[in-house]
Amino acid sequence: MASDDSVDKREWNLERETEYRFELDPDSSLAIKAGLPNGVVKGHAEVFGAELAANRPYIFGQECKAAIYTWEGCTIEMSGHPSTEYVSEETPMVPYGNVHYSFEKMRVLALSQLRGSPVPASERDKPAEPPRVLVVGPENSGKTTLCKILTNYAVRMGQGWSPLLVNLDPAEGGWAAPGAIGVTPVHTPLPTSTPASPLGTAATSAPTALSSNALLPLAYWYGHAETKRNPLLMERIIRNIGENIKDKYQAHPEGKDKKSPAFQAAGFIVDTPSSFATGSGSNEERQRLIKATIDAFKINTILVVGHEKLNVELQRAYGSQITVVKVPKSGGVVELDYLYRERVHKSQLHAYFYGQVIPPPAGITSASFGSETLVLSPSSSILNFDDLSIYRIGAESMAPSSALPIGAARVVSETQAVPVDPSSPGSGLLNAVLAILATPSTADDAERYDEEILDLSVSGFVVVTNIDMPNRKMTILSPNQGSIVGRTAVIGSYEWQE
Ligand SMILES: Nc1ncnc2c1ncn2[C@@H]1O[C@H](COP(=O)(O)OP(=O)(O)OP(=O)(O)O)[C@@H](O)[C@H]1O
Repeated sequence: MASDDSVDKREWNLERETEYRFELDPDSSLAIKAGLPNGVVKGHAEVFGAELAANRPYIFGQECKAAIYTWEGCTIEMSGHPSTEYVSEETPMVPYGNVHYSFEKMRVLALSQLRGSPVPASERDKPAEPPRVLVVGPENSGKTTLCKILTNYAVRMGQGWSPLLVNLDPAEGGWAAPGAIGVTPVHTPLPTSTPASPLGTAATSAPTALSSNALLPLAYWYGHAETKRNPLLMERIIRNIGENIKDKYQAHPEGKDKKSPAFQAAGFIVDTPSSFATGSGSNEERQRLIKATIDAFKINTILVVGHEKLNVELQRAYGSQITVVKVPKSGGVVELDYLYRERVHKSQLHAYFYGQVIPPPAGITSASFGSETLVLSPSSSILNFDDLSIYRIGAESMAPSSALPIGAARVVSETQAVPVDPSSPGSGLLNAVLAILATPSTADDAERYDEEILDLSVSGFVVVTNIDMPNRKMTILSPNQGSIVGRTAVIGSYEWQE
């Protein structure tokens, strides 16, 4: 990495257990280097649990809001000017670190049991379970950041842990398009550079050298930003993810595809949308979703981020079987408004097809910043209307059942797959994001069932960029050249904007 010494650089000394917080404007970027410019490293720094290698500039862009924390104190050097920056001495990192160490203890005990190694006498009566953690809290409480910190700390322990990170927030846009939820094993610390990839980057059509740190998620398409839009579908997908974790990643104790004990002992961390805590949907729906998640992932620890009432509610409901712990909210968490979230969704979709390039601040001249820069080449192809089977789950705008007039029955159920006809002027297909479903594992028609569409994971996303009614053709933007003729696609409520 080359840099020009004449450019504007600033050096900040961070005391131990403090953090430098920053917020970037839309067109600005920031490079941060931990360690002194003369190459003398002083102290270590981390961004949301991922350690910064000494003397390597890390680039942040696209309205990123983040913090560089140091346990022991360090010097950081910045190029670029955030719109907001300050150092805080009050952070919740010590309690977060304590939570991490208690999970670490659980992992070590679970591993000992899996390997049949001796366990200390004081621990013998306790169930040796890996941490299976549910993180809940209101909007902008720092749930995703906490999940990231805990995942990164686990990965950094050098024990070979690859915890499963589950993203149940459809508005998060983690790994796939916004509207998708899913799970991935995490092998290396998750970087932070833009809000377009809040939970790291999934493997793409990029050359493997560029995506060697990429994640291989199992994604499902919910299709909307808010859980209240179709809570029944959400619940079904949550249960599907829980089921598929067992098949795809977890132990088959006697089977030949048995996963390593360290993999099994790492456990999982489940990030949730704020509607699980304080949603504008009904209280009953909210509780059903929490219950579905606890069942699906066999949750044994709930972390409630900064919400007393929710903590009490969950203690009462689950405290006898599950450890419920209230953890503080960080004062650094930024209130993200609706327009900001819209911009992030747009850049996430754009990054899915075209990759992302963060222009470095003046003076940082290297062409490559590792995972921060990735250029992809999507392909555009023309398909006949009949080449794809397209469905919408439930009616287009689904009022909750509770809002229907008394005695009125739904004509289309919330989880019914309704065919979408591209030749209908009101199809809503133009500019729609479509999830291409994975091919069913069985070709045997006898094993197929009506609601199969709800249970299939996603193999990728495409966008309908043009509809040619007279010729019954549509133009499809897809991330690679692979044919999707004959596949099944599902539309949600996300639209592509250039
Ligand atoms: N200590 C911090 N310093 C600066 N920015 C932070 C800090 N912690 C979190 N943030 C930023 O605050 C924003 C909100 O945090 P986060 O996404 O973790 O909250 P959340 O509770 O998951 O949000 P949501 O309402 O979407 O569920 C993010 O942009 C994140 O990067």
